[in-house]
Amino acid sequence: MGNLLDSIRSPEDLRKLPEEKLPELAAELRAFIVESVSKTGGHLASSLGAVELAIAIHYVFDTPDDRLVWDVGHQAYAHKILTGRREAMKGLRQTGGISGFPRRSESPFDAFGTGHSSTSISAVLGMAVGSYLSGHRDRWHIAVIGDGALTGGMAVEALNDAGSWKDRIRLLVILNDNNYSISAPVGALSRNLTKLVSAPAFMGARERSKRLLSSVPHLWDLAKRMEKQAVNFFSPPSSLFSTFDLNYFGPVDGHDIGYLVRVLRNLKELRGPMVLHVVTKKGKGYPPAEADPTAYHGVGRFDPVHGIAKAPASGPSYSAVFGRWACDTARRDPRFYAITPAMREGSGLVEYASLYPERFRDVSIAEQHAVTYAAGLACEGMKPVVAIYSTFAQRAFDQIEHDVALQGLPVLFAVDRAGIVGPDGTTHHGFFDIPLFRTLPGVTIFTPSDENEARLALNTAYSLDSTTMVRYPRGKGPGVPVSAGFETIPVGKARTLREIQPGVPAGQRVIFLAFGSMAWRLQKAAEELGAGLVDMRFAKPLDEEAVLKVARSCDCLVTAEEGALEGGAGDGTLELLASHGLSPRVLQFGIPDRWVPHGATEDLMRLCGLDTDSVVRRVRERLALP
Ligand SMILES: Cc1ncc(C[n+]2csc(CCOP(=O)(O)OP(=O)(O)O)c2C)c(N)n1
Ligand SMILES: CC(=O)[C@@H](O)[C@H](O)COP(=O)(O)O
Ligand SMILES: [Mg+2]
Repeated sequence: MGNLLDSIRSPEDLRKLPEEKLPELAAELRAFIVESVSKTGGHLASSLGAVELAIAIHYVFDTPDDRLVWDVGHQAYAHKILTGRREAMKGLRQTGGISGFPRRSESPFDAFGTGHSSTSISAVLGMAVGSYLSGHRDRWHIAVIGDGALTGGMAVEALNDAGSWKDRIRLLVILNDNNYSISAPVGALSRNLTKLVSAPAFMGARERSKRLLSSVPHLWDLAKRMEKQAVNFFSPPSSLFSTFDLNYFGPVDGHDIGYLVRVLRNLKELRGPMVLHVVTKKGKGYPPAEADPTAYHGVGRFDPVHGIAKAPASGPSYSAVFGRWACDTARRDPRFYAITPAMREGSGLVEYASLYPERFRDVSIAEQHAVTYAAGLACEGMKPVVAIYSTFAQRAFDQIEHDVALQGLPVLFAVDRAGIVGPDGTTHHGFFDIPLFRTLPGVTIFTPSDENEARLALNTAYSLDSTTMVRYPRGKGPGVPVSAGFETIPVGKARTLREIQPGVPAGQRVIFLAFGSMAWRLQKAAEELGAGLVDMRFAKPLDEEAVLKVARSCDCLVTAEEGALEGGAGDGTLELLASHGLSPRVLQFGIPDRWVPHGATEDLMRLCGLDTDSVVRRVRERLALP
């Protein structure tokens, strides 16, 4: 496969191809992406939709000197392949392989590292102003941003800033509009973009643009006419963008590569901040992905002939436990209200959303709004639950602090993906929620260990009249049966899972204080060491009585958490001991103070020293045992 693709080692090679060969190259790239992602897993549908865009941008612009930023970066596989990483795609998102997102450290063509949404316009604006100030005034700065990512507040803030730079900068925002976020898109922006590109308006615009291209000799003139045409005929987005003093062009067909190349060439002659609205199909060229873009947004390994298989029935993930609990609780309490910032599927809320559409809100990629919206609901007596990934909750720290916790509002945060997330890697690991949020007075942080503990934690958190967080990791736990009831647990109380085994000699008595998943992950280590094991259940408040008792009854107290060591629950435990004048021999396990890459979760556990062997070895070393 891939005669043309074989000849492309960099965009320099690409630029030597005659234009009429580009559709063939696009077809080869698509086939390669499907084949390659079927072996590694990854963000398939978005990348398939951006193949022509990636080719056209590198064909027309002088990358890497012209700067190109992919928003979120999950659609950039064609870009990776065209910029010398075709071979490396074998290791995409694998342990030791290349990242699933652009990385400055990975390639000079990756002008900016992404992963979290809606950053691209701010980044290219900063670059454009930097280029202007350093005298690189002809350099282009291009952000490719999806219709989903455009709903993020940062993107709108950046648009608002960009317009005032006028002709001093060369900034092109390419709106890659596939009418999808992960789920179907929501909100007024999306509705209006959809209206705009719906036939026959979009087709008419395309035909008119083509006629313009062939009949107008002067490029500037052409661009001006395109702009005028858009402004005249399609007021919704053009008025949005023109309100920000940005020139709007489009909409254009993002899979018509010849047309795309010509439009980009024309725009390249201009200056100033501008928006090109490109219409694409998520999953383009691979029928199963076109038919179900949500299912093919992020995939594991699959058979490209048959498409992704239904996962075999086994125990529920933590997200599924949350989803079940949401349905059960909403049935008995009309005040229950669930909110997701664009992560309905990943958060386990699909069934809930269909059962309780009036008490469900996908607010789009708007974590900050999600939190303050929940605060408002709580003010009116509703019981809002915000389902949010740990890494994305970081975006909304101020809203959680200022709008919810400070006012003591009863909002429950279901903090998913807390800990190692695996193949998404550095940008998506959920390591910082405990250090961030345990600083907030009055907030209760539950760290359930297994699936049933997650249910109990959710029941309990919901029963409290204060701000609560229940953090749990990606994927599945040990697979214990989950209660269907509404039992609660005592707040701030740990539970002992194992006592120190009789016969362990003095000097070797170890007790693990485990937070979250570490309570089941450390079972084996505890057995090997004859150690005691306590499931702490809460990162805040800590069970003071249990901690003090343990400190006085063992020779080495070990804390363990799937979260950052710096400022984490283990540090909290040490602070508590210090406040009582106690300084027992202590060992702490958690995520060390460095960036953890992508890879298989178990590999990353080992890398962070959280696997059984590493834990047992370090405890023995600490006790100076053979
Ligand atoms: C701050 C943040 N919130 C949520 C996400 C999860 N997320 C990744 S891609 C995506 C949808 C993006 O939609 P769009 O920009 O239209 O790109 P498409 O997937 O359609 O290509 C979401 C919600 C994220 N990466 N960052
Ligand atoms: C790109 C992005 O941010 C999401 O698609 C993310 O990869 C989803 O992660 P999960 O697979 O853990 O839901
Ligand atoms: Mg989209």
